[in-house]
Amino acid sequence: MSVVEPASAQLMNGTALARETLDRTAERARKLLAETGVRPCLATVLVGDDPASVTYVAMKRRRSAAAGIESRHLPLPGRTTTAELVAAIRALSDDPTVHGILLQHPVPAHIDERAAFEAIAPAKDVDGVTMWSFAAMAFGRDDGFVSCTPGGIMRLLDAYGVDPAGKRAVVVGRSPILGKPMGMLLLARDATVTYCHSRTVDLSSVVATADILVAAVGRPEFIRGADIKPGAVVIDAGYNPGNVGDVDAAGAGERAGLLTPVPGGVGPMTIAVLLDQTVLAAERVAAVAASTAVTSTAAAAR
Ligand SMILES: Nc1nc(=O)c2c([nH]1)NC[C@@H]1CN(c3ccc(C(=O)N[C@@H](CCC(=O)O)C(=O)O)cc3)C=[N+]21
Repeated sequence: MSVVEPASAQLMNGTALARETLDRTAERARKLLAETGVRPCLATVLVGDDPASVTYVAMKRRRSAAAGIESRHLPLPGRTTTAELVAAIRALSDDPTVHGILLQHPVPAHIDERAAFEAIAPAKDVDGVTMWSFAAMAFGRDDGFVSCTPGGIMRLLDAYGVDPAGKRAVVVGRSPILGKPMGMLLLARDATVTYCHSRTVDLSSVVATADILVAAVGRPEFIRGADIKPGAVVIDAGYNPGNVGDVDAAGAGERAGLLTPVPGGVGPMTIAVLLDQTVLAAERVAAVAASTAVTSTAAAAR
């Protein structure tokens, strides 16, 4: 009888990659400030006082400060109406000192979240939540902003040498800022993409076809290790209370080739992409200002 050693997945270190990414972001922020006097600024909007959201926003603001990005926080009461929230976000969209806007999801149920997201100017949508950004992702363009979690996952795949082209990618979940744009980014990189969701029949058999599996449903240990194709790349994008992912990590560890841990996988990369895109938004504004200055100088010289 032969003894088969259980294969053990290599963990994808999101904490380390996020640190490297944040270092480069901080360096660009420093350079932008030195060369143009512009300090990148991220506005964070939080409606209500959900403890998990309060923690996430605090984490984003801490990392901003460390990267030399100013953060301006707008806490709004839980009873804020859609109209009030839209007006507050429009004001940030119109404020030239703000380069990026993050509206923390979820907002209270009485608010039309889509209307609130659409009040974010596309040029400031560093969280990648607007319809404009979604379209840019779907067309594979690089002049928009990607949704932060899917964008962070693409960077993890790149860092570990995973080329999505021609691979079977299965995305479990179809939320507007996670599952759905995730599939778009994988499609733009030539993966063969399948979405699974609450109405999917025989989820296990679809999951078993995945060379790249992204779990983004928000249900603790929803994906069973036994369903995972041996050697697959497994990305656990679930955030559930208590730092438990959407994947049965022990089971997946025995079958996957590469696996993101929770914590320390996708989460830190989400924040790294948010801040990277905030500096990018500020760089784009500064570049436009510089080219306008050159043009007006040239016009004055004529
Ligand atoms: N408009 C919007 N954009 C978002 O990107 C967004 C959002 N709303 N709402 C909530 C989710 C959640 N999210 C996380 C970010 C980082 C970690 C993270 O860094 N987690 C650490 C663990 C942190 C801890 O120890 O608690 C880790 O995984 O290692 C987790 C979750 C962004 N989200």
